Amino acid sequence: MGPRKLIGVPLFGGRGWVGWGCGGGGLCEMPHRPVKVSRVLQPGPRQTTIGEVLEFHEMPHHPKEVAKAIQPVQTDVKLPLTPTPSVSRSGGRKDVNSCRCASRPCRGGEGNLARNSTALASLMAEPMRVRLEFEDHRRLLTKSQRKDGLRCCWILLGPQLPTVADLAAHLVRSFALDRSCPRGIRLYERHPSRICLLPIKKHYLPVNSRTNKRNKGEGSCDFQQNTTNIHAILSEETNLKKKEHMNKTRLLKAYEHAGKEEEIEAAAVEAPVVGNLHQVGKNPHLTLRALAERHGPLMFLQLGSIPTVVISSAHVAREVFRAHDLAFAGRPTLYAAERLSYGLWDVGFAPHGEHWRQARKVFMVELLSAKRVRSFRGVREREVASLVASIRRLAPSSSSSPIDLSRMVVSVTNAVTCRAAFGGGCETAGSGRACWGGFCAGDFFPWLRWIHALDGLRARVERLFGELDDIYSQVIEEHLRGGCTSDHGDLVQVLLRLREDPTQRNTFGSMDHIKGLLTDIFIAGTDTSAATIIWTLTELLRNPSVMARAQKEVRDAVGKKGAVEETDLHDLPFLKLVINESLRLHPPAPLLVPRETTEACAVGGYEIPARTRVFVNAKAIGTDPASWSNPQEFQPERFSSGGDVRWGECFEVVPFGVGRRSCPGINFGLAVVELVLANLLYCFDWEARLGRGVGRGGGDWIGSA
Ligand code: HEM
Repeated sequence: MGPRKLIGVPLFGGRGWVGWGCGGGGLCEMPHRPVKVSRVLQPGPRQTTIGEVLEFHEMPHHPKEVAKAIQPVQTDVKLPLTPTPSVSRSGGRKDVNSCRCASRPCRGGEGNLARNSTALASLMAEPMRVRLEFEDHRRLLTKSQRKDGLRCCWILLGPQLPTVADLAAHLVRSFALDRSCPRGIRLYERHPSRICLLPIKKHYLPVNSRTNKRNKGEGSCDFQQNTTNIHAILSEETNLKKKEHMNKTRLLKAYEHAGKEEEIEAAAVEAPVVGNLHQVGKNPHLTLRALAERHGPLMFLQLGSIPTVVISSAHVAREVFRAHDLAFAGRPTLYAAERLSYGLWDVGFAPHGEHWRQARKVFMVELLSAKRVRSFRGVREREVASLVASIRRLAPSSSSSPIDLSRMVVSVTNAVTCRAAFGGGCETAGSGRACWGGFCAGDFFPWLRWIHALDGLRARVERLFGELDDIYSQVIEEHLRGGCTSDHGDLVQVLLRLREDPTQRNTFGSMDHIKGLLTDIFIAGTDTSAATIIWTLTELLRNPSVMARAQKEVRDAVGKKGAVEETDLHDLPFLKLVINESLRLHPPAPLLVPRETTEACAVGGYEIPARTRVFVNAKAIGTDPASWSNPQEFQPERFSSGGDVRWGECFEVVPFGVGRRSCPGINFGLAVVELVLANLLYCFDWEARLGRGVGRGGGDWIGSA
């Protein structure tokens, strides 16, 4: 039989998904206070960090106090620095062994300067910034410095300060600390941290003559060096305030000064009431990525009435989810999600707590564990075979009329998930998905939810809810009647069994609890896998050489068997790289599923209050030039060196999310994706239809078998 032509229309026309209930916005006034975090960064257009942190501490007298002082920075705190020369008033050095400075008795008394024998020079091939925090400044700073409100500042390190001891000496001179700490100060090294900061130019300030004169008078500050001092900070503050006043921009604050909020970064204009919501546009993940390129990978936004944080780089994600996974494990209550999950009785949108824990455990054990996923092999192979058969049927060799491949792929992922979870197939209300994705006014103005009665959203959500409820009722009824066709016991059977268990009453006690969980199957498990398949095919069409290599691999491995079976997938390492690369470039949920902080925590020097909404921009992280070379290029080989990607733990590519709320369905989803793609590549040849772009703007596909 000659090659048969078939045409499919990419599902998303080249545009990524908006994600579940995601939204965006512009920058707004930052509602957070800086906290005690100090760090060293390399400057540069993208603010890469070197993970080195220095903290400027006063040194208490008593050993117990020392322990207390270092406790908050525990883990790998290395008490710094070996005995060192101290700094005399004039800046000269003499050796001492122990630091006693900066606490009360050291004022005019004992003190020393700790010295790090490790040269900073290697870290300072380029200038770096250090954030200094003046703790207990009553004892450390002079009266006038306190009055001026010095608490923290930035300092620029350069080759003129090759060691930590030199830095400490420099600080003593710059801030006239030799009066209060005649024997110097000690600097503490803190555990590595990755914190995003704004470009260095914002902090690199010329010293004005007034400042210069005043400090020269004190005979202690070296203004010829690239350092920022308190007076420079003050002048920056004044300049920025003027700037803010003039252009009416909202500014992010970078440091605290005398208890007032300071600003360092001009951002988008915020409108009354809506904040910056109107600036988000149709593709929030792209808008937010563009904003992050300008304003840094940790942004604070006001989206309607919701304070929001957006994380857009791997190093910020790492800091957030390594140190504060629990605090970021909440989910906001979104309008459509609340209704469709029967009042948040699901896993995906449930607030973090006991119900979520129990329900997720059942999901994992009964449906999504590696063993269970393997047991559904037959289901997958049957459904994929039927997909291939229907493509062949719909696209006879002579025909060039388009077929809706996207719909067929959604249908196959849906069928696999339903058979595994319910023991039978069922058609979902695909049209209703529009209510779930995207964002709606009620999610950003909770007091405005009534408006969805007028704009039609409530009706759409209710219609979808009704359709899903009918399916669930039918499935549950069948199971109660004992008419379930599943050979291995499905999720619904397990949930019904748990319903009878008095100890599980709170989690699975009512039908609504069970139906809420089933919603996750439709919402989380179907479209995501389908999107991955469609995007991968789209990228293969855009990159014919990659397509050729992937096809050769699969055809060589499978030979003349006629179809790819799951056992063949082990021999397709390149296909796996292709899928990884596709997930990097096109995460199906580009802003993941929104999170909400459950408690206040500090990230990157800022305090993030409880109940702040959090978006992790997976699209921005996956295309961040700081993590990826040629990030927009489709290069599957880039994944070949690091072994298998540990999804959920790798911060450079996060299509399945990160931390404790990351996707539990990775094995399940990827098993379908791999099998479908392998078969589509094995059974058909694909090429872009002439004259039509592929992906962007919606190109057609032509395949031949
Ligand atoms: C390629 C396929 C898939 C992708 C790309 C994907 C992606 C995601 C993402 C981004 C999240 C949010 C993670 C976060 O907030 O950090 C998520 C959560 C979730 N996914 Fe998936 N998913 C896929 C397949 C599946 C499948 C097949 C199932 C189940 C049948 C599933 C069930 C869930 C559930 C229940 C959650 C909520 C987890 C929680 O909040 O604790 N996913 N998924």
